[in-house]
Amino acid sequence: MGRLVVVSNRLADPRKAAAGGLAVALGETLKRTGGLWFGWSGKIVEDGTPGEGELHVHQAGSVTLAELDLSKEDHDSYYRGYANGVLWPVFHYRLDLANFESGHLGGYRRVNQLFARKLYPLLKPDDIIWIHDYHLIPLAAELRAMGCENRIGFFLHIPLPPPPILAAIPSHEWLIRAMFAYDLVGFQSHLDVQHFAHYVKAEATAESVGANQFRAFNSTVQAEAFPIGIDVADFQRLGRAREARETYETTVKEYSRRRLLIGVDRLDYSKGLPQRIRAFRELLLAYPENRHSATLLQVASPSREDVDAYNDIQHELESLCGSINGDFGDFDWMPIRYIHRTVARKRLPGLYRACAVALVTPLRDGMNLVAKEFVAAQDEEDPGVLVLSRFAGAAEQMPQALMVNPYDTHGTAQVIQQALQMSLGERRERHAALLEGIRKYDVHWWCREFLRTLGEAKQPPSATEQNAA
Ligand SMILES: O=P(O)(O)OC[C@H]1O[C@H](O[C@H]2O[C@H](CO)[C@@H](O)[C@H](O)[C@H]2O)[C@H](O)[C@@H](O)[C@@H]1O
Ligand SMILES: O=c1ccn([C@@H]2O[C@H](COP(=O)(O)OP(=O)(O)O)[C@@H](O)[C@H]2O)c(=O)[nH]1
Repeated sequence: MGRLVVVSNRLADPRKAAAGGLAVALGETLKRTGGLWFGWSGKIVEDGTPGEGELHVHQAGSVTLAELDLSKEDHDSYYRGYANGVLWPVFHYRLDLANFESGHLGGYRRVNQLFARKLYPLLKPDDIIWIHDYHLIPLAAELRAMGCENRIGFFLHIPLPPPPILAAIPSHEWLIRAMFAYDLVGFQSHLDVQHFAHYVKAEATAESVGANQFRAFNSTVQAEAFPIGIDVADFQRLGRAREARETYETTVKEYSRRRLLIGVDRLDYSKGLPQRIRAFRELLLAYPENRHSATLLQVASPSREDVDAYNDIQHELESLCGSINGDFGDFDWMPIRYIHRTVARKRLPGLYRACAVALVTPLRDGMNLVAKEFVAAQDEEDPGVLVLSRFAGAAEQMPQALMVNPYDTHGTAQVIQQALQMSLGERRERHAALLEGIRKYDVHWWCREFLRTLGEAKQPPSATEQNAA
């Protein structure tokens, strides 16, 4: 197999810990295979020229990092405006939060063209290119237009909504047409693949030309589900290290008289945080035996703070937590510990292990790696219980979790109560099945399966085929 070239908006030095599922998963993949990781450097040049950016190439162990600076204007329209102001809300089924009027599509296209221009000269003929996520959907089409004939795969880390929602995006035909420049398009769940199939048949009059293969715009693309996993062994190793053990011990000591529940999320409206907090309040109302005992530790890691909807959710959450602590809290017990910052990854296994229940209750989520990390961190002899939203991609793979509909406040409170009361035997049984699943379908399986399928996918379209399209 040729060299692996990974392209994503967010990249991180794979030798260091990163927050955010994509950076964590790709760092772990590339550390193993070596190769080139190309993406945004994280630097915004205040007075930079739109469509231009300096590229910094350096070695990080076995991985070459190629990091591109972006001008403020480009970053504003590509990342904040279009990727996170239009695509993120719509792909998470939130048309109400999408800002279609913003006119940021031009910046999105410009940055994708810039990525293609800077990446193309670094490519070798037998490189396998793997492009990630909604920021970079048109990148393969831009590379093909420059003559790139390498195999190119794309993986969408977020959900793909049903066709009527997708079709609300003014440029939806252009976006989906761009997906036909890939040889393989990967999704987190079978539901997402179904949505893709329905969309391309209805809106692009694509023909099915094989199992999960679609032909339109003079090109053929294969679409499959590759649910992303975690590196279970590595996460468990992290759990045995000093920082995690210290975190576990101090948490258990500090809360020795409490039953701990935990939530760890980026502060994002897709994560269902206000709904979760309301369900916790309902638990205290409907099952008063939990007062003075149940404590929810909610980590809300700051995210995309320059996008309006993210400020709104922060204020809503702060006011909800404050009112519950005010209404129910006492001198010796506060129901919610709200932590508005990123907790270092090395401390998370200890925190997860100290908790009886994890609340992973997004309104919509591509996968949710926290659900898998919580399971990996548990003591197999006395494991905690995972409460999981049916709307997380992880739900397809983790049926032994206690499933909830996060919109149903009372129903969620009932399930949390069930989790708090579950017998040791049932906890062990559910946990063992969950652990087996996340071990089998770990991040290495995800990477292997995607790259194997990409290697076997149809040959890339020739320049003539592309020009004819
Ligand atoms: O890069 P940011 O804007 O700071 O956001 C962090 C990442 O959030 C999203 O993560 C998704 O990927 C996870 C791994 O596949 C998945 O478990 C989760 O459900 C998704 O939300 C986003 O898709 C990434 O591009 C961001 O880097
Ligand atoms: O304070 C925090 C919050 C999150 N994370 C990590 O960020 C990732 C979040 O990934 P997930 O798939 O759950 O959601 P995303 O943020 O990518 O939407 C997980 O690996 C978490 O352990 C972290 O290290 N510290």
